[in-house]
Amino acid sequence: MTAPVLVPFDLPMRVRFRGITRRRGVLVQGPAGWGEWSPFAEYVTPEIDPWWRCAREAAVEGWPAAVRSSVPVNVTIPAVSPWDAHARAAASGCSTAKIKVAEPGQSAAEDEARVEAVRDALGASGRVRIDANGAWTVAEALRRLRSLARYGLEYAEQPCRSVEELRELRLALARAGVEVPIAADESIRRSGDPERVAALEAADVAVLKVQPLGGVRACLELAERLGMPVVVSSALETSVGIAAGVSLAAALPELPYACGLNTVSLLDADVALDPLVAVDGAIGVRSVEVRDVAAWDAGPLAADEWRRRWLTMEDRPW
Ligand SMILES: O=C(O)CCC(=O)c1ccccc1C(=O)O
Ligand SMILES: [Mg+2]
Repeated sequence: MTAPVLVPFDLPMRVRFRGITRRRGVLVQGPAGWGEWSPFAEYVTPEIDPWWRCAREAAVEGWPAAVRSSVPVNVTIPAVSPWDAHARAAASGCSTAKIKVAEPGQSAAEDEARVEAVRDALGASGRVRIDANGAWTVAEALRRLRSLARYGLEYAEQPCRSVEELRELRLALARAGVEVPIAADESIRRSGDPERVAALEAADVAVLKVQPLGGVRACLELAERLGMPVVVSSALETSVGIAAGVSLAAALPELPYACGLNTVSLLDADVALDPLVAVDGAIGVRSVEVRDVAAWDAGPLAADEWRRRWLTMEDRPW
């Protein structure tokens, strides 16, 4: 096969998320359709390599068989004001919300107010989870979760940075009688050894992201080896990248939690004619039709940059 054509996109975000205000990446077209390669700007090889394998899988191989036709998802609440958080949760149509906490420069009181607002919007039957992106020490996490537990947390995602800390926190929470399950995200996708989370019993739930973990099939195999409940989540992709996550969520034998795939609405524009966003709290398992390339192509300079980045990988299967 001839070398892949990388078509760059550069889309504004509606709201700042993990420090990002624009989402950049490339789409690549193959015999099975479009794939997305959008490793974050600060990532370098070999960390960007599995992201490429995921794009290639979408474009060249397509998806494995689905066992469900729709995937329940959470609304993702950025580190916004309590009023904004309330409005987003109430308008989402989702009964599960994931709230960003521990944002640099924000206080524990601001986190609490945001969690309280979302709990109020979803009511007692709603599910509320938080994501601290590894920001807390074990002692700090114990303190924060003890306090936040009053709002009823489905789980806390990556409260501390390392696998060892997650393990220590889980034991400390149990000793203290604080019933907040722990989910591992960065400890799965960035530690280089996702199975250590299971081996050390460092988490109750594994968050799987298809791009950093090398694609849908790689994630299905990883889920089996982990032997723990899985939540499929996005890396803030366009509808093309989200379709890969939806395919994983659709193919997993069990899907006990809502997935974090409802993030296209955080973008101000998309590459799809009919964006892959939730309706009534779920995303349908369907193909995505890409708009006319001229409507989103970021141009030849961006294409050159992505080409150079692509060439930094030693192994770039196609
Ligand atoms: O899980 C979600 O609801 C949305 C996805 C999300 O939070 C995310 C998106 C891009 C990069 C990192 C993360 C994260 O989970 O930390
Ligand atoms: Mg996370």
